[in-house]
Amino acid sequence: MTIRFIAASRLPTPWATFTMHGFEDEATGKDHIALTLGDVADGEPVLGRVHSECLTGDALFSMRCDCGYQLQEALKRIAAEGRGVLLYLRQEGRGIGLLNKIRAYHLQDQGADTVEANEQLGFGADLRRYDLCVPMLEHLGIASLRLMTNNPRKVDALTGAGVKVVERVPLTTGLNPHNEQYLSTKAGKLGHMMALGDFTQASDVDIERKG
Ligand SMILES: Nc1nc2c(ncn2[C@@H]2O[C@H](COP(=O)(O)OP(=O)(O)OP(=O)(O)O)[C@@H](O)[C@H]2O)c(=O)[nH]1
Ligand SMILES: [Zn+2]
Repeated sequence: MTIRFIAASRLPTPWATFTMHGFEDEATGKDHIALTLGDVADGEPVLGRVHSECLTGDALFSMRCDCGYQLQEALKRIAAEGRGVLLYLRQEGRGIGLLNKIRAYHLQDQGADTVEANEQLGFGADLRRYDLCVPMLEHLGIASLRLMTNNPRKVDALTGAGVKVVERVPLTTGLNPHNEQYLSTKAGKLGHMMALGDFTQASDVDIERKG
């Protein structure tokens, strides 16, 4: 695996002006992004989010999942602290790709849950990798993370790859009638550390995404 830094620029958002760092994954041809705010290379733990691509949730306002809400909430929290990092990894659909995710959604429309749908298509439940985070964080000079996630496997995978995670920060937001079943399956079958009662309702966090 070779991750190569390509270029950095300003990225103004409604919450803060981040610095956007672009990386190329030479083995897969995928490009990945890091957004940083403040001095993240001072050796102190950095508030961070490792976010896997979800085109439907992140860009198309899908309410089937919680991805878009988590992305927005993570950026807001980083902005509120004035310091942090978001790694945006191009591993769509837990690694099966966008078109297979649409196939999986079709099966879910027929009654399968998110894990069963992957399995019916011949994929494991979660094919993502996190080892590429190591060179990205090294490039940014980030020594350790306070990681915003509900996914213990992500914490384990990052730790196993050599990333120091000093704290897990829950990120339970975006519950709505369209993703309630999906979130229950994530908690029940994928081990996510969350209960539906922990969640902020989608309508509370973003009035433009109504349930
Ligand atoms: N295959 C598949 N992928 C999905 C589905 N819904 C969301 N995704 C993908 O799942 C990934 C996000 O994973 P999640 O399990 O929601 O969250 P996580 O990143 O593991 O955990 P958190 O850090 O707590 O958000 C993104 O790549 C989405 O595209 C689905 O029904 N099927
Ligand atoms: Zn999603």
